[in-house]
Amino acid sequence: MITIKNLSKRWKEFQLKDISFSLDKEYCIILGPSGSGKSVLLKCIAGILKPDEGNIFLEGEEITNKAPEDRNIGYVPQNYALFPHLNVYKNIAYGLTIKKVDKLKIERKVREIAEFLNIAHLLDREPKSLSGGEQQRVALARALVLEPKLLLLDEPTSSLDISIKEEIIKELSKIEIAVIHVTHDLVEARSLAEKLGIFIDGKLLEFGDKKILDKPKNRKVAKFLGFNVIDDKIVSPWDVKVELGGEYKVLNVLDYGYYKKILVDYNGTLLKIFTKKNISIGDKVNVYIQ
Ligand SMILES: Nc1ncnc2c1ncn2[C@@H]1O[C@H](COP(=O)(O)OP(=O)(O)OP(=O)(O)O)[C@@H](O)[C@H]1O
Repeated sequence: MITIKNLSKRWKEFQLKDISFSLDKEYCIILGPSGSGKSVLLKCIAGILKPDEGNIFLEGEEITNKAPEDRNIGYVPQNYALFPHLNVYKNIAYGLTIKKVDKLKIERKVREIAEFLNIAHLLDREPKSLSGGEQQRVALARALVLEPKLLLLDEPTSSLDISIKEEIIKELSKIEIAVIHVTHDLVEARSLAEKLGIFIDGKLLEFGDKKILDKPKNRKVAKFLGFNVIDDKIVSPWDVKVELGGEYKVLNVLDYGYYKKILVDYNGTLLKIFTKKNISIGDKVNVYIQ
């Protein structure tokens, strides 16, 4: 189990504020907009940044001041950080070699993890000859081969195209240790999260299961997730009914195939509505907030 207690990190322009949460052997997604402090949080947990306040415990042991390599935590940064001069095998084996693990054991473990992540055919290749998705798997293998108690993933699919992204998400869902995965991708959050935290302006505003995505309580979280906040009430875009022939003007329409997202000027507030009706930009509509 990982427990984060009152963690804070301050610079002049940004603060990570009093973060507390715990996690069992679960897949935790931390979702938040760009610049909200998600990477700073991971770096504090990995030991790359020193928090100003707070404590981090892993399986009951305090690790707040331990060196990154002594934490038993796997960390995959945003840019993967593969060693360019080492082939894939040596990249994956690196941590075990440093720990002076027996050569035969290293070989067995590297092959095992490479098979698990479908990269066994790439072991002789140089990182620069790999696609983004392949590099991502190598970075994951390099972290997982050390059998960490916790895996930290910083936006692991952000530079991948949709089909590769789906494959990586499938691989990630097979991992059976505690994972903290930060992202700003809602689809990824829905597919993977057993626990979910929403991070905005350096604060963990909501933490729980993924029901948060459908029923946020905090108004800032609701706005970030695309809900309407009308007179302090949080309203899903599905819960606003719309009819042609009213006083409110349709400012924009996004066609998602089986439904449309329309934006309506509702007395100066931009109202988001999901509808299957045939509505176009410039139409005048009536709205019914449920
Ligand atoms: N070493 C540092 N010194 C000063 N400010 C920093 C430092 N590292 C990060 N920050 C600031 O902390 C804030 C949060 O950065 P962070 O990288 O954690 O955001 P993020 O939520 O991961 O964003 P993204 O999704 O774009 O990666 C930013 O304003 C950043 O400039």
